[in-house]
Amino acid sequence: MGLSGISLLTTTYSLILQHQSLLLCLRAKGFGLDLKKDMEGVDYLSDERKKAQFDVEAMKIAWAGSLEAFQLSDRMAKLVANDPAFEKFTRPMLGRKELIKNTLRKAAHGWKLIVDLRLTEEEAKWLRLYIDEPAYTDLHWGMFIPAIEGQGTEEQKKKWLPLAKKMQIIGCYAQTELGHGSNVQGLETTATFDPQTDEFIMHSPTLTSSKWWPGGLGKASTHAVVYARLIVGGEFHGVHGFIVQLRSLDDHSPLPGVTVGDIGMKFGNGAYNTMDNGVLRFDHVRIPRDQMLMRVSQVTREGKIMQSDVPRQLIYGTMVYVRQTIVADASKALSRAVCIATRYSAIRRQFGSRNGGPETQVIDYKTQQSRLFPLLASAYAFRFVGEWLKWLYTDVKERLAANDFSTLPEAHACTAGLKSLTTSFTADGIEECRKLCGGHGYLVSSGLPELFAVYIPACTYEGDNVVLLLQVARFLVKTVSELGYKKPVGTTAYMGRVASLMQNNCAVQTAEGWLNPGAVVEAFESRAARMAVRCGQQLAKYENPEEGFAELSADLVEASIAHCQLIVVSKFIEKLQQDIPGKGVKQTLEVLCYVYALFLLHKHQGDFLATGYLTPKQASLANDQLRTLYSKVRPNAITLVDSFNYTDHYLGSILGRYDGNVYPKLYEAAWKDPLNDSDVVDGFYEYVQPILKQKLRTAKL
Ligand SMILES: CCCCCCCCCC/C=C\CCCCCCCC(=O)SCCNC(=O)CCNC(=O)[C@H](O)C(C)(C)COP(=O)(O)OP(=O)(O)OC[C@H]1O[C@@H](n2cnc3c(N)ncnc32)[C@H](O)[C@@H]1OP(=O)(O)O
Ligand SMILES: Cc1cc2nc3c(=O)[nH]c(=O)nc-3n(C[C@H](O)[C@H](O)[C@H](O)COP(=O)(O)OP(=O)(O)OC[C@H]3O[C@@H](n4cnc5c(N)ncnc54)[C@H](O)[C@@H]3O)c2cc1C
Repeated sequence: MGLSGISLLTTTYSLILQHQSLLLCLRAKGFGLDLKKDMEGVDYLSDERKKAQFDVEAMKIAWAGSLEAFQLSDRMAKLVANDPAFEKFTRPMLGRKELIKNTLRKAAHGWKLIVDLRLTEEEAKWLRLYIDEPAYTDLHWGMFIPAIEGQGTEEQKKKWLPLAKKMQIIGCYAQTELGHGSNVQGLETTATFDPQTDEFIMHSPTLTSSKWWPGGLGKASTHAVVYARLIVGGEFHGVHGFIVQLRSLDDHSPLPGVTVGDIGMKFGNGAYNTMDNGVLRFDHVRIPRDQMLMRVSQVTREGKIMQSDVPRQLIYGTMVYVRQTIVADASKALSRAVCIATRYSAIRRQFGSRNGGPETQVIDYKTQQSRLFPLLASAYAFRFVGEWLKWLYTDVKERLAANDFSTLPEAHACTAGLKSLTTSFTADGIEECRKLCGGHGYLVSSGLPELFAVYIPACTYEGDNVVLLLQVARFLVKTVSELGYKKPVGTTAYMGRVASLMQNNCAVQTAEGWLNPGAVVEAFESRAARMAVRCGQQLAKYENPEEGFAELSADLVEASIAHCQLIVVSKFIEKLQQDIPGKGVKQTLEVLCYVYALFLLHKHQGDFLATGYLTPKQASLANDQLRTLYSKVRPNAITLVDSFNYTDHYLGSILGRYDGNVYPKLYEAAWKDPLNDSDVVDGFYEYVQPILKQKLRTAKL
């Protein structure tokens, strides 16, 4: 290495010393230099932690939901973090075969722990979350079992659930096909009843009818709940779910008539490639009649279709359940990215040094705060709306069990809308966190690229986000059209006050005036109601409602977003009306709640102004208040992310380390890259040296 290289290194290290004064002796492998090494065990963020204005341990409980939930999650997080079998740092460098084998190994080790330690289903769920590697088990526990629970008869549940819960069979959820995903009624796979043999014949009549995407199908599953067109007596009777065995329980080979495999590599290194998303075709595969999930409709031995009194939509019930869990997962993924970006923003310094003093922590730049703190506030907002949605789902489930189906449409609209809203925001938020970390955010060791790659399909799976918002729009349009004779309830109750929401305008006169939950909720209600009513008025101009709906669909999507944002804001405010123990906890959450609401108001001020609810002056006052709120968040930022209680293992990020010891660890990690195993790169003699040694024929070059 030349002198200029050495002086560059020396300059870099003096900068490091400037930032983290406790570095002692770092050995720069490959450069023959003895540099300073960092002191392990030092908390570089301790000054930040001293600034907290609230009780962090109490905030951890508020985030977890209860002391018991906190203890359970903490126990599982540590169990995984302390077990070397769950190491994951090499994941992005593994080839596909190694990756899948590694995932199978981790899943097997996880299952062994679940059995040996007799973990409850709740503990097992947290264990899988902290193992932090998408695997066939997600679909087995998350969709296959719920599909049987929701759509199976008592007899079917008795037969299949014990096998599935002991993992004596492995299942997946095979709905999507090569040609159709969103349009479930357009699926082409057929299940034709054969009265001669009392069987269904599962068949894939076209290429586009091949099942395509189901997770766990490619290599792991022995069974699937397959969605197919029910054909009895030559007639089509809608799409239904069927339990179909795909592979031998002895040697795992595909059963006769079954063609099954993996669909290939997906976005990113490591990331979702640990999952075996699969392709499946049937060539007249026969299954017994009692393997059709028959809670909604039954096919009798004689080939008669019997409808039970549960609505047909219950066939979509598994999707309602999973969408609800996806909202809860959004807060986890966003909080994880925010934790990394916040800790790193407190460590990173740029500019502002005077007389050789320390430079400014980038977290102190207002621009950084205005990008980061709304994400932090959103993580909390999604956590609380997720908690509420879980309650809503549990309530619907209990009602369904008692044959009360009245709240199913609202549950569908809420789960679809909030799934869409939270996943789109989280996907964008993770990418924003990467940018907030500057260049280092682009390194795999920041944890952000893999988190992003794993997370973004959430905008597509379990319902494309636009398609789902259009479902919310249908629900809103219906609610508006029924206003004259039907009192709206639940999350649309505000529509019952539509006359005043259309007439009254915002009364806020000062920036402080925005620190009022009533003013905030009314602003979001008025905007949502006005946008929905406006869409209703526009739709009324069309003779054909479906044509009008299609024409106005972009506006309808915006009205749905306004409605869903209102739900998140009001559920955050409702949460703050509860008793939340701990010094300063409630006050800090109040600040976050206002940040969330006023950030949305600022971002979507076009809606608030165009609907005539706000004046430009009032919108500007909201923005003034937002700036003040950022200053209130600043001293609590690090402890607010500590309150997520994430282990360094789960975060999987050098930039987000709890101790903030970023630079030495980044440096160390670089030397662990296989490329640095040798000084001279493999391929040098074949491809580089001949160029260096070439005798140029054209003198001009
Ligand atoms: C660094 C490393 C990090 C590692 C992190 C690891 C963490 C792991 C993360 C990931 C791990 C696990 C998660 C992975 C899970 C992935 C699972 C993905 C699974 C899937 O994708 S399964 C396939 C899902 N498919 C869909 O969602 C299809 C979307 N389409 C539909 O839902 C519907 O078909 C439709 C769009 C609603 C159809 O519309 P259409 O109008 O055609 O509908 P119908 O005529 O059939 O019915 C209309 C009628 O029904 C009502 N309705 C519709 N859906 C529902 C419902 N779900 N529930 C109740 N009611 C419903 C609708 O309102 C109409 O009612 P109405 O007639 O108006 O009264
Ligand atoms: C990682 C991953 C895992 C998955 N796991 C599973 C699984 O386990 N099991 C399973 O069955 N499936 C699974 N899927 C499939 C997934 O559910 C579908 O991809 C999803 O429902 C979207 O359907 P699609 O692919 O048909 O999109 P399309 O509907 O083809 O969407 C393409 C575009 O068209 C637009 N569009 C479609 N319809 C309309 C409309 N009516 N109005 C306006 N715009 C429209 C969409 O907004 C989108 O922009 C998975 C997918 C992924 C990516």
